[in-house]
Amino acid sequence: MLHLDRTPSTAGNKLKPDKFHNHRLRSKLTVWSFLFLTVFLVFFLISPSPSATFRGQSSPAFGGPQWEKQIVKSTRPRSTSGLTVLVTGAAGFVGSHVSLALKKRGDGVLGLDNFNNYYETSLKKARKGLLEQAGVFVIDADINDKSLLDKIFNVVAFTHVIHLAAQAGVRYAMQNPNSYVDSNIAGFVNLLETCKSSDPQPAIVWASSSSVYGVNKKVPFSEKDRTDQPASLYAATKKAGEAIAHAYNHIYGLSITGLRFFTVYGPWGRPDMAYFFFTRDIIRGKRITVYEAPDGASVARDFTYIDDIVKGCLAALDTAKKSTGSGGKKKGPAEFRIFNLGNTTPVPVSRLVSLLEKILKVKAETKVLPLPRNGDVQFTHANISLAQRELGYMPTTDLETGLKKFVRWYLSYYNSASASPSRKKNF
Ligand SMILES: O=C(O)[C@H]1O[C@H](OP(=O)(O)OP(=O)(O)OC[C@H]2O[C@@H](n3ccc(=O)[nH]c3=O)[C@H](O)[C@@H]2O)[C@H](O)[C@@H](O)[C@H]1O
Repeated sequence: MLHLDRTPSTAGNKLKPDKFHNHRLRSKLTVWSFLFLTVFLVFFLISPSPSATFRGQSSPAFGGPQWEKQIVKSTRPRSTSGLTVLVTGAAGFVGSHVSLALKKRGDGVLGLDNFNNYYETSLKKARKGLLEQAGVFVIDADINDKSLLDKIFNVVAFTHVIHLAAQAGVRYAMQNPNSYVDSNIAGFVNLLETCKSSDPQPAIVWASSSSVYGVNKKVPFSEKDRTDQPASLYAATKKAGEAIAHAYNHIYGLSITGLRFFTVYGPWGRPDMAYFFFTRDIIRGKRITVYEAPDGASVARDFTYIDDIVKGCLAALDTAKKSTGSGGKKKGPAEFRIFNLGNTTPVPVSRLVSLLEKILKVKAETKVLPLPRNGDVQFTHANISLAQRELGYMPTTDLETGLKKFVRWYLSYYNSASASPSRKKNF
């Protein structure tokens, strides 16, 4: 544009002085207008629109009065004795089951989930559909979004938080280590920060993992056993979560209960887990890899059925004592608990495969490989006497019964047409 300031180069085309002056003025104005427009455009492009203030939200009503109304409605318990619960990871496997169970018995529930694509988001959306049918509002947002959490806690006085949002999966931690730090450590701290500052402070129940026992060889695993030898980054972030939880309990008087889940399976489960993709691959005639310990010993898991885990979660919420602090200040010591929620019957992976063959009536193509050193541990086995005593926790579903229920769901979910009325069936 600066060339406009220059005198024309063609001879005989000279401008009179006043005309020349006007021309210069116009040129300057054009330059300034251009600069102003550029600045305006840059500002407009980088500043978030009000509806996009919180990550993952596209709804224009997000954050508005209508949105708040939905939250209030979803979190209103049926009776005055009901709980008011925030469920993080509500569109996840355990989160969706827990949300539905709470809502069904009359508690007020608000769900939160970031719908990340670690596995098929269509499954998460289908779970969300079920929750909405039951009257549970699920916000599409991340636990790292502090302003969103603060806003929600300003709208609702939660009595409880059940924190189930996490980056799960033991082997994936080698591919994407930072996602474990973001969700399981940074996200957890973010949530605890909001909880500790809120008034009243909610009681918190959250998902730790059997993986914290790491390479522990003493069986069955008791809450008193060592947990300082994690075998994966996933396990290390869950162990870090337990230490962080203790610090927040100690400093701020938050009541916190950690639940160490043992390989949870069942309908609406996680497609990244072995029982789930073994089922898919056996049906498709695709070869599956079964791991074996170096000495030829079997690799085993204490597979725990989802309904048993849900009962454990609800019992943990119901028995949790109140937090003692408020608005970021501790007023006295608060409860800190950790429980194993397992099934107490480890089953070799080879047995898992033969059960699936029997239920599916299809012979599996298998390849046996040594257990890779990418986070897997050889076996897990829960001692649940503490949970039994304190929570009345008593698992009742054996692996064969639970797998039958899973396979029934799997076939109806994946065989149904995309319009999928069958996907709307209850859990
Ligand atoms: O309790 C937990 O804390 C964790 O449970 C779950 O981890 P795991 O118990 O490792 O489940 P999962 O991957 O289903 O492997 C099952 C078995 O199949 C074996 N396995 C696996 C894959 C394969 O290709 N072949 C195989 O033999 C494998 O060696 C293993 O023996 C959750 O994913 C995790 O998020 C966490 O919650």
